[in-house]
Parts: sequence; C-alpha cells; structure tokens
Amino acid sequence: MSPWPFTPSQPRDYSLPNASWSSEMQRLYEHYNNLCEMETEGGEKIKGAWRRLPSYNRSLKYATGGQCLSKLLQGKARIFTRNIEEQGAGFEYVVFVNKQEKTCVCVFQAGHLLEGPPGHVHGGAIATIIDSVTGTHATYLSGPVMTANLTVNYRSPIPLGSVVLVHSSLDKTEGRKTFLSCQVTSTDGSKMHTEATGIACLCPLVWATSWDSDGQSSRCGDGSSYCSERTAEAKQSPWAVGVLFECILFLNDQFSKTFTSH
Ligand SMILES: CCCCCCCCCCCCCCCC(=O)SCCNC(=O)CCNC(=O)[C@H](O)C(C)(C)COP(=O)(O)OP(=O)(O)OC[C@H]1O[C@@H](n2cnc3c(N)ncnc32)[C@H](O)[C@@H]1OP(=O)(O)O
Repeated sequence: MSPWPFTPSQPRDYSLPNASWSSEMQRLYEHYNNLCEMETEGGEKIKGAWRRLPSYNRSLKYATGGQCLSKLLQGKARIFTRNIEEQGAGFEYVVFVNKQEKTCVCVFQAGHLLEGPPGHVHGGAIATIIDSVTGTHATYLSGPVMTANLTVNYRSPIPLGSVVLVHSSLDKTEGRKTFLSCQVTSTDGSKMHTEATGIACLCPLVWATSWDSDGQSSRCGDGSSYCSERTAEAKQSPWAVGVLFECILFLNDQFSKTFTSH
C-alpha cells in the first residue's frame, strides 16, 4: 500500500481484452501479444520485438506533473477514443509497436456507435483511429507531438462490428517533424480500406507540462516512456527547467483567465 494518501488508484487499461471482443479480435491480440515475449532455448523468457502499449481514458488524471492543467480539467476530460463506457460500443483497440522496425499495428474493432453510412464505419471515426495510431506511434518514436497534417484516402468501406488492422510506419523524420504512412486493411491483408499520411510535429514544452514529473511513464498515456525520458532529459538542463516553469505559469494564467471569464 502506498504511504501517500493522494496516489491515484490503478487506472483501467483499455488495451486489455474484454467480453465484447470478437474471436478475431482476441486471436490477433494474442498473436501480437505473443510476439512481445520470446522464449530462449534454455526456456528463459525475454522481451520480443513487439511491445503492447497500455491505454487509458484520461491523460491528465494519472500524471503527477502539470498540476495547473490537472486541477482545472481532470474532472471532465476524457480521451476521445476511450470515452464510451459500454464495452464494444465504440472504439475497441490495442496498439503494438515494433521498435526495431519502427512500425506499429493496431487491432481495431469498430462498435455500433461508430456508424456512418448504413452498416459501415463513419469516415470521421476512421480518421480518428488513424490519428490516434499515428499520433501514438510518432510519440513513441520522437516524443510528445501534435498532428500537423493528416491526409486520408478512403478506398473501401469498413463494415460495422468488423475487425481491421491499422498499420503505421515511419517514412522519415526531419527536424521537429515525423512523417508517417498508415494503411487500414482487412485482418488477412487482402482488402485495403483506407490509406493515409500524416505529419506529427514535436512540441516538447507544452506536452512536458502535463506529463509525469518523476520519470514514471506508463500511467500517463500511450507510449509515453519516451516522453518521460525526454522530459527528464530536459530537466537536467538549467535553462530548460526555467523555461518549463515559465511555461507552466503562463498556461496556468491563461487557463484561469479563460475559465473565470465565463
Ligand atoms: C500525442 C500523444 C499523446 C500521448 C498522451 C495522451 C494519451 C493518448 C492519446 C493517444 C494519441 C492521440 C493523438 C492525437 C493527436 C492529435 O489529434 S493532436 C490534435 C490535432 N492537432 C492540433 O491541434 C495541432 C494544431 N497545430 C498546432 O498546434 C501547430 O500548428 C503545430 C503543429 C504545433 C506546429 O506549430 P509550431 O510549433 O508553431 O511550428 P511551425 O513552425 O508552424 O511548424 C513546424 C514545422 O512543421 C511544418 N508544418 C506545420 N504545419 C504543417 C502542415 N499542416 N503541413 C505540413 N507541414 C506543416 C512547418 O512547415 C515547419 O516545418 P520546418 O520549417 O520545421 O521544416
């Protein structure tokens, strides 16, 4: 038991299987999950090439840093793709990343609340899952980012309730920009549903203010261990600490003004 009375309770990890997952969703989860751990000839378990990223419905509640944001927003803010409580009704998905290959795959089951054309998934919901996957992937590769550009081509409709794979791959990095390509395919890869490209732009100071300040990573967001490492790196530099502090005060001031003027 933690000696600290305000330590948040263990959050629900939405990337773990639940009763709404179809057998195909479960099968693919197990397939990629098995690749996260390998067994040596001596029977020892070692890390595999893939890693499952945990996923939560809040980005601020479980972060110990960024108090100015947490106090004002944490009560109501929810991650868009994780805000439907009914299991299987919205976005059911799990993201796996391959660090060596710099690729990422998401197993996605689209629930009945995501309907667009009759019986098929809404284009905005498809763009949302693509943005989440490429955003998470870019964060994992480069650190805290914002999507600067997302270009989506819809090739064939996705049946509601079906399971698809969302593949993200790194094209290149250029300064603060991470360029990614994304394809949404049927689970056997035979059908292309959607193709997209995206540019994620690194914005370390804004994001660093809302992330864990003590290097604890997995509680605050998908693939955020890299972000915590970068935040920790930044904090070793005296000027960065100063700028970070100024940034927190500025944001605090702005948020206070915004919320008290309405
Ligand atoms: C994220 C993970 C969180 C993890 C923890 C949470 C947990 C779980 C979340 C799961 C993951 C969700 C992921 C959602 C991801 C979003 O949905 S983010 C929300 C949507 N995006 C936004 O709201 C961004 C709005 N835009 C902006 O804030 C600013 O335009 C940006 C993108 C920060 C860039 O602005 P800036 O910092 O002033 O930089 P600026 O000099 O304008 O541009 C930098 C470079 O990018 C280029 N650029 C800028 N815009 C564009 C563009 N549209 N096209 C091409 N190039 C561009 C510029 O030309 C420039 O290039 P260089 O000159 O360096 O070669």
